[in-house]
Formats: sequence, C-alpha cells, structure tokens
Amino acid sequence: MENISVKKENKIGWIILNRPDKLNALSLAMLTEIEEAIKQFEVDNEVNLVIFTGNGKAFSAGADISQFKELNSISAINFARKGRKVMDYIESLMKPTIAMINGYALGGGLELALACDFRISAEEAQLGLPEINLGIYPGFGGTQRLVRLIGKAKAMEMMMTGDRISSKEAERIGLVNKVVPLSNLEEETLKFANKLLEKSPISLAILKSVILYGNDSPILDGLNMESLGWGVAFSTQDQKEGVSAFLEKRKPNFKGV
Ligand SMILES: CCCCC/C=C/C(=O)SCCNC(=O)CCNC(=O)[C@H](O)C(C)(C)COP(=O)(O)OP(=O)(O)OC[C@H]1O[C@@H](n2cnc3c(N)ncnc32)[C@H](O)[C@@H]1OP(=O)(O)O
Repeated sequence: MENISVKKENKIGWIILNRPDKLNALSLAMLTEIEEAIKQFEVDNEVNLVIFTGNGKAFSAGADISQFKELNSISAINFARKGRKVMDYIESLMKPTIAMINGYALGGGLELALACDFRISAEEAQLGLPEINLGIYPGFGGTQRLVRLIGKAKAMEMMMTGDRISSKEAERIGLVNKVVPLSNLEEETLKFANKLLEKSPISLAILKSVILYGNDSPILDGLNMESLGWGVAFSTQDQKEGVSAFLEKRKPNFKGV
C-alpha cells in the first residue's frame, strides 16, 4: 500500500490515510487501496472494528483536486462512482467503523467520515464540504448521507456555502459523536472502541444491518427487519451467553457465534 497504512491491534483494524504532504487527498489509487484494506478486514476474524484516521495535520482534505484536470464528464462520473462505491462498502461493512478525525475533514474526506458509523473529532479539526467553491458538489454520497444525519437545513447550508465548521459546532449539530483535544484523540477513540469490542460482534452486525436498512426504508419495513433480526440474534450462542451471564451475575464473554 503506497497511500495508506494498515495495521491490526487488539481486534481493531486501522486504516491510516497516508499522503500527509497532500493533506491525505483521496486519489483514485488511494480509494483502491482503501477498498482493498476493507476487503481484507471484512473477512478477518481478528478484526471486529475498523478505525480510519489520517497521518499529519489532516484526516483528509477531500478528493484529489489535481486529478480533476484530466476529467471529462464521463471520467468525472467514473471518479465519483468509484468514490461512492468505496464509501458504500465502508458503510455496509458488518463491523463498526469509527472516523478518528485528527484534522481537516473536507469534501470527500468528510464524506468518508460520513460513511463511518461514528465520528470522534479533535477539537482542533475543521469540517466542511467546500466542493461548491470548485463549481461542483459532494459526489461520494455526501449529499444524501449528510441530510439524513443532520437534517436538510444545516446540510444544505454546509453544502451550499462551502463554509468550514469547527468540531464543537459539528458536535452541536450531531455531525460528530464526540470532541476531544487532539492530544487525547487516540486514547478517547480507543476507549469508545473498546466499549463496542466488549459487545457481541454478531449482535452488533445484525443491529447495524437493521439500522441501515431501516434508515432507507418505510418504517414498517424497518420494523419488520428489526423483528426478523431479533430472531437471528436469538439463534446465536452469544445471546445464550449474554442471558446466562446476567443470571449468573458475571460479565459475558461473547465469541461472535
Ligand atoms: C470527481 C468526484 C469527486 C467527488 C466528490 C469530492 C470532491 C472533493 O472532495 S473536492 C475537494 C474538496 N476539498 C477542498 O476543496 C480543500 C482543498 N484544500 C484546501 O483548501 C487547503 O489545502 C486547506 C484549507 C485544507 C489547508 O490549507 P493549508 O494548510 O494552507 O495547506 P495547503 O493548501 O498548502 O495544502 C498542502 C498541500 O496539500 C495539497 N492539497 C490540499 N488539499 C488537496 C486536495 N483536495 N487535492 C489535492 N491536493 C490537495 C495542496 O495543494 C498542497 O500541495 P503542494 O502545493 O504541492 O504543497
């Protein structure tokens, strides 16, 4: 991998965007590497959760603008589709994902963070969708995900003005889950991740699927999915372990089966 670095530690798969001199701009090559890393983590039983972050002063300053010069209408669609495909893949991963936002999260970089389940941001970070200043608009799924996450008015404001917002403001409007000083970012992110790692990975996977499905469906379909997922959760050993542990007044030891 030339544009990202990848590691596994204590059940966590790390994807670290690694073009610090270009503020981790998302080139086509980087998108391909991210897709490859996700593919590996998806089937790796030693990875139960994935964290994205950036090397240097940015999480990511967005799609690589230097690659835009070569684009025509068709190749622009292909670039946007490639990015969208990767973001959709991240979103649908059946393991929790966290964007650990260490600095600028702009344009496609923020769209990557939006595809994650959780966003934990450094106080010092700035977030925004400045594509409008380039005569374009978010194209990696952000037009849809941001509206669903924070509502139409604020999402339109961010996309149509292109203004950057602080982490504190992002927390206030529900765009990030938690804001911490940069010096504590990794520690706090790991604390949050470890809370999830104590749960049953299989229940988290079913729950995530039910929530994502329901978010894009009429409520009755979502409710039906919830009931069906419940049945699946009840067929697992983890469910038996969870109930036994409660009754035996001990901590559950979930195995993901
Ligand atoms: C085709 C489908 C696309 C679909 C959807 C996605 C679209 C996008 O994401 S468009 C990009 C949106 N992002 C931006 O417009 C942000 C661009 N960057 C900036 O405004 C600034 O770099 C900054 C405010 C984030 C930071 O400013 P500063 O601290 O002054 O750092 P520099 O500007 O000097 O940047 C250092 C270095 O990094 C290069 N760079 C920064 N962002 C990008 C980028 N998005 N693409 C390519 N390169 C980027 C910048 O050019 C500098 O490089 P050098 O000049 O070679 O040092």
